[in-house]
Amino acid sequence: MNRTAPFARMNGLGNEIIVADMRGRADRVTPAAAIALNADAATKFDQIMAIHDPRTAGTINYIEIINSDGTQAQACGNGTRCVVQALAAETGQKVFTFETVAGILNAEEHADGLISVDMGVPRFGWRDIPLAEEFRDTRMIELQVGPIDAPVLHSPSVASMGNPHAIFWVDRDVWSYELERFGPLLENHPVFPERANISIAQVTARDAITLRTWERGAGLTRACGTAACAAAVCGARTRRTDRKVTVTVPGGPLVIEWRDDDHVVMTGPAEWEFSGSFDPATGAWQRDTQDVA
Ligand SMILES: N[C@@H](CCC[C@H](N)C(=O)O)C(=O)O
Repeated sequence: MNRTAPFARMNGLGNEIIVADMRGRADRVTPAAAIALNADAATKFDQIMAIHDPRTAGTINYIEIINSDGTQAQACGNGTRCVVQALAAETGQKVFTFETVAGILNAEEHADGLISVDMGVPRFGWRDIPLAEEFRDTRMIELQVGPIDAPVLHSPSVASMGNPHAIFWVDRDVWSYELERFGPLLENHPVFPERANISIAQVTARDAITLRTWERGAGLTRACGTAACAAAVCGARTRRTDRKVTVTVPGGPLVIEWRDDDHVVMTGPAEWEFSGSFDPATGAWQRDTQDVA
């Protein structure tokens, strides 16, 4: 086994992703390697998508998702599009079935380069999200939040897209809220025993939501695909929006459709930036020479 593994630095609407090729290897990307890569300005990232050999028949690869603080995530929409683009460029294949810790993901690269991922079925039960105590109606829960003064930031819709999300509906421009100040407080609120991704969402039309997200384990990001899916399903569930919406995040628009079969399909772009190789144990890395200008 080589000491180093290839990687591609990519982004999905500005969500910074490292796609690590761990196929044919027995080791994993360590939390220490993730933290070291994130500490370097050139490789700073929101998630690592580690592509492993398949574990289950009928899937192409097992994908492990690692946040920039070294913790594991169950789902990552923007990162999945990056994996699809990387593998489509390598193999010419257009349709993919992956396995993640949260289940099976089906994805497809379209002729125009956009990528759709079936993000699975949302869950709304308090144990599924999970919440620390019983809430019968998760379309809106009341939180005891001491240090946050804005009343709208006390009563989110909550959902699981494989990972936990809280969506705070606001009437004003999402940029007028200090997400960087209250995001970490809400991420770690005791009602979320596994922490949560925290988003503020403004509905601007029946088919349009503007969204900003403080990601669990990664902080402020320019895009969060699973948060866009969570906002779409919570918007439809609370009758704020239709079942197909454009969710505009700081990095650009994602189209989210909550289909009649209950699956949520996310469509958007992915972009390659540069390639290199890295040591999955330590995070020491170097850029591929053909990429160097
Ligand atoms: N950027 C992602 C979500 C990544 C996982 C999240 N931080 C978590 O820990 O749940 C996306 O595009 O969905």
